[in-house]
Amino acid sequence: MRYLTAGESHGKQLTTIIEGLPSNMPLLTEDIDESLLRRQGGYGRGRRMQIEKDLIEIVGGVRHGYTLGSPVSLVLKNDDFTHWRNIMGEDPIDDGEKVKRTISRPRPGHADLNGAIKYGHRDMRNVLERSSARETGARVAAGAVAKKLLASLGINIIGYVQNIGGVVAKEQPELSFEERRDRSEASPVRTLDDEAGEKMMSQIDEAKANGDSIGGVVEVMVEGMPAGIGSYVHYDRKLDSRVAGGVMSINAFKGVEFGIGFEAANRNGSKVHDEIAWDEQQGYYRKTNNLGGFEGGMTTGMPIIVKGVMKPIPTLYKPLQSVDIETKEPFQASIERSDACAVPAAAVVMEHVVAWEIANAVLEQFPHDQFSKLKEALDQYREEIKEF
Ligand SMILES: Cc1cc2nc3c(=O)[nH]c(=O)nc-3n(C[C@H](O)[C@H](O)[C@H](O)COP(=O)(O)O)c2cc1C
Ligand SMILES: C=C(O[C@@H]1CC(C(=O)O)=C[C@@H](OP(=O)(O)O)[C@H]1O)C(=O)O
Repeated sequence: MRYLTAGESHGKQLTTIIEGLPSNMPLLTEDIDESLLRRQGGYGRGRRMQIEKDLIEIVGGVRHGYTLGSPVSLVLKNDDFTHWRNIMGEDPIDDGEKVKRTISRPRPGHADLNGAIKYGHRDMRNVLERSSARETGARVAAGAVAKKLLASLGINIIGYVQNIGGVVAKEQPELSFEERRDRSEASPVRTLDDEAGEKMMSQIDEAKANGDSIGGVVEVMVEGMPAGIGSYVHYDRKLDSRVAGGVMSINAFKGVEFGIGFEAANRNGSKVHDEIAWDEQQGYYRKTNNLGGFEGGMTTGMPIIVKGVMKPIPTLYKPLQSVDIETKEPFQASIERSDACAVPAAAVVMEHVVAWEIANAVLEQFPHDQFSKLKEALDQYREEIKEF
């Protein structure tokens, strides 16, 4: 299964095309809209999110609420486009106007300067329109389809916030999947720890008041994955590396950890590796889950626990120093609007990006032209590995 996204942040729309889905899988716009709505929310977002009302239109690959097996095509309109028609080149503009609107001042922390150098753009709007995290709307749409597929197979995924600006949520390993989902949904910063949540909001307010921005850490949990999904036989088939690659591709994400992650460097092996046990009811299982559900590029059957770190938003109300590419003169970057913190929104993005990689690995491993055959094959595999 693969997908492509297209579209600019202030253009008419974003488009997502998914190819390789099974036929006869139930899929409704509501399944995707719920995810899009969650991505738009979260404490700390800027004014753009008050303009957009993200709703998906399914324009191909689905009839009467079921996939056909042909590519699924999804459209997400940008409501803000009406204010940007002129700038986006939709309406004719005279030359003088065009020069005035050209962006020649790169913003530190964005793709502006490197993208302009690479593609030879003197107007950096040609870079920022596509490098904007508006594109994560299209990725969440693809991930929502993956999540729907996985949920129908008994595999569930949730993302929540572990840290904002150094305020760390208490680890609560005893919480079930449902509790994690309900708590994160109820929290304005999508954290499981209400006390830390209050402090996170104050951190965001403080950063905003200072014209600054703030980052954090997101955790995603996947439950219901059987052991042995992914592969050790070749580097590009290792599922943990594919998940890590997906997370790193999200705008502003700078690192990934599985389970105890970097903490493994500080412990002896006896305090890291997860001992193996077996019982009749669940088959093989681990007494601990320090490695976050992966060994040898394959799932262990324990929940997958993956963290991603998001840097602070680069566009700052307190200006940063840069250089105008036309005059080579220094200037101080100024802005009209930006998020002060998008970590709660990014938790939803990461959840969907991980869902995509997991769904793709499941489809790779089992016959999947038809949804019912996929389900049958996975159920049979689950039974077989208990007795292995
Ligand atoms: C959900 C989300 C919202 C974002 N909102 C903003 C924003 O409002 N302003 C901004 O400067 N960067 C924002 N970013 C981050 C930039 O898109 C990102 O830092 C930039 O494209 C450069 O990419 P890099 O940080 O991965 O190198 C956001 C990121 C995400 C995931
Ligand atoms: C539009 C979204 O996020 C945008 C991501 C973004 C950036 O630079 O990445 C900058 C802001 O856009 P604008 O410049 O239009 O205010 C955010 O609002 C979205 O998440 O849907």
